[in-house]
Amino acid sequence: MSANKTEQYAATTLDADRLAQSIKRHLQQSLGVDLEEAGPAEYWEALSLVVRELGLDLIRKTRHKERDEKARRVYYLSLEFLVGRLLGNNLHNLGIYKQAEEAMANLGVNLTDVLEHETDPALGNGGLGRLAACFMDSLATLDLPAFGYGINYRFGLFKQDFAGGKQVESPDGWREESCPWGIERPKRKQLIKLYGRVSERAGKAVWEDTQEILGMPWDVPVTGYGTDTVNTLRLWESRAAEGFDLSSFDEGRYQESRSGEIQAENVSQVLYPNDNHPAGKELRLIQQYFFVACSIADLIARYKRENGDNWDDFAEKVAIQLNDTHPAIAVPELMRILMDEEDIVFSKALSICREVFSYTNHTLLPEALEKWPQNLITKVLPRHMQIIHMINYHFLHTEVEAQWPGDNNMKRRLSIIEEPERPGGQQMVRMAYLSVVGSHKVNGVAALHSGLVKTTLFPEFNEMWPDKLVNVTNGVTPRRWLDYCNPELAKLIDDTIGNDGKVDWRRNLSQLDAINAYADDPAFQKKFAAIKHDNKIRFAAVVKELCNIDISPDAIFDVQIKRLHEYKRQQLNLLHIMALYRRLLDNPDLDVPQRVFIFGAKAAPGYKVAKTIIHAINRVAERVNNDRRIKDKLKVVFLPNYRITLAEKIIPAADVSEQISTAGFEASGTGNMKFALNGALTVGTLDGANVEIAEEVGDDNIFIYGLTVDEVAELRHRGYNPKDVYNSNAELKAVIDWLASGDLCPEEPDAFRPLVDSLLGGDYFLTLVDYQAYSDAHDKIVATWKKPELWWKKAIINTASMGKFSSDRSIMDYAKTIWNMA
Ligand SMILES: [N-]=[N+]=N[C@]1([C@H](N)O)O[C@H](CO)[C@@H](O)[C@H](O)[C@H]1O
Repeated sequence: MSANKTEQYAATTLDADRLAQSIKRHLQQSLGVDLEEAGPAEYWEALSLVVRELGLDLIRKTRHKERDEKARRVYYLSLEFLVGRLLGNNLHNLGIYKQAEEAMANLGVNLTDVLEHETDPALGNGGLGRLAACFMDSLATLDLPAFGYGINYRFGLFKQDFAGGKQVESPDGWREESCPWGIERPKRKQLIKLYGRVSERAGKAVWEDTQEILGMPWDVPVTGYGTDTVNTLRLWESRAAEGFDLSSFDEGRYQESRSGEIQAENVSQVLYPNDNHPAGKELRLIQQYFFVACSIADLIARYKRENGDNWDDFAEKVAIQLNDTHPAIAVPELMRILMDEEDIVFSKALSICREVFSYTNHTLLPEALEKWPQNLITKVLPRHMQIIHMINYHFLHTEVEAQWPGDNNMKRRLSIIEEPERPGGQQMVRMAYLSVVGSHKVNGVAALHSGLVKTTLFPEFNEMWPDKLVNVTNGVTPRRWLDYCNPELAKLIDDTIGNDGKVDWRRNLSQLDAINAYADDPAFQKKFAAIKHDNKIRFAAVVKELCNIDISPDAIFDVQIKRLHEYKRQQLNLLHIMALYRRLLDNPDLDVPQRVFIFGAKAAPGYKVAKTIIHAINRVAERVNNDRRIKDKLKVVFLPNYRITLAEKIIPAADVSEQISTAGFEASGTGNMKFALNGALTVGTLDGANVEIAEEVGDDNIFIYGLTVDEVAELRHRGYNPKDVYNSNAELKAVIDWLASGDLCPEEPDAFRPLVDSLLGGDYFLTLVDYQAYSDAHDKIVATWKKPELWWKKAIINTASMGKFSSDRSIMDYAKTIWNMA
């Protein structure tokens, strides 16, 4: 259904007048609002309903086409989809943004104000969740038949505010008021079972005495760019299977009458706020099983509707991607259905699973790899625990035995069931191992990371199945992360390389390469710089509004926006800022350009050191921003409640992109790609996708510093005492002593002790040993900034070289190497 933009269904059926009519119709008939009393909120909802209508029309067309073609589909199972605001993006993708702008103007309303009214559906923590959203955009844009399956959390990722510089969390009731995007699909509701016990009857396992929960699907249209394909994001909401318990209500046991409902509703109530860190809670396991069971039942029902009851073609028609181990329970769930409900023997069932499933690993952090106590799985999912044992037995005594005959140590090491270290300890189920054993492909998310997955995380699996572990480097959608968030730059690119369908960089990002020819062109540099400056002026207004801090658009905007985690090393950025401030106090006339350091980061509520780092950054900001002696040469801004919508405002305004993680810890990063695409220069380590970004832009156009992965391993091997660095670097010692002194927080002198102790007590993330190289890299940045023609040449080359990092390329790699769909 790919069509060049002019022919798109929406654009051909909805001009500005008809759009205005539809908006008015929804205001009056769907929202019951008079035009006179309608405000931005109502106009947002009305226009969203118009676009949803369109989306649902196109979903039907898309599905009918797929059904008629008996299409093979990919199902993307993810506990997180960080979709961001939807209205603007959908108007863009459907090719009716201009028409909507005009329609709103005819109704006396400014579209930009209306779009500002949408709350972010914060249904994710960070990179993993946003990647899923970028992938859904690319799947539709590439006309690939696909469903996304997730949870319709009532409360998304917590809202962040600062009190006394400390993070304060509050619930994010993103759909409390209204949620025009999702449409409830009762016809497709699912009933899933929990707890109970397994008995055997006639040689068959029977899972009985279970509790039941109802899964209500909400469908969100996923538009593609420049095409009429609209895929579905199906988000499950939990409800009580048994309705309201009238009898106990009549007997006045009001609370009890709703207990079943409250319990069931809890399942999809809230997103667990941990990034790179599992929440070992029973409710989290139930969340994982709930959405998996609903999704597997739903896709099997679709398969049967379209292909009848034979399982022979199932693996032909269905590919299921596990976004990390969060949906890994899908492997025993499909095995259960195949064996217990479809009477398929174990070996056949396992081979069907392996053909269908593939798993993406997003982190090497040992503490992030999910392990569930065997007892807990046995309690919540008794039949699944039996099946996990069956899979493990087959794997160890057939496949591992074949590879390493008689090697019980190897069986112990590779067992999906981890034996307790000490007697009386718990047996744990390694969800990563279950995912690898149950899948035909396993991929990492950047070349360096995928290499480390093979050599450090799953070396034996790699030896057993040399073709199973592959790489698919992450990507980002250029629609939201350039075309939509940086329209001036998008226009400059159109004016420079064209946008006539033959040239269509929004759908073929490698065409940006043509911009390289203008890297040294003074006129183009001037336009490119002017756009960056405009974006900085716009963003400075946001900073003023949100933080009441005045920042100059002529300063270097140096940005670090990502979750707060010690391996991402916001603490290194902070130590350097404290040193810069002291240099300026020593010499206010230091010949350095104005610099604004901008942070955005949420810390998991239970992550103490991370919260300490946030507090420290805010205290330093307060001190620096109010110190007249340094003549505004330095400003520090910590934006509260960092989320997708803020990223869309910050990234086009950034000059420097901080990607400074300890080498070997950031699996990929995706913010790094967005910044470079928008003409920011990266300061970073050779970690994750930074390595591939450096390959694409060239070593002259990026500021790489610090230990490499091998040097980190070598240092650990040799032994590292952070005090040696502390005692040998006066500037660094001074700022750490300052942190420890309590001067920045007199009412709580030991407030930063946890941070100081982690730095001097072990410094596991090597912040001190990389400090000097990082500081030197920043000196190079300043030197480059002082030569604008050099700076803009590098910036333009960065934008021009980001073709590889389109999520379209990532999805085509998945389709070719994993899903057999291209
Ligand atoms: N979980 N997890 N992993 C991450 C991110 N934190 O969400 O996945 C992202 C998406 O693959 C990666 O870019 C990032 O490096 C990695 O840490």
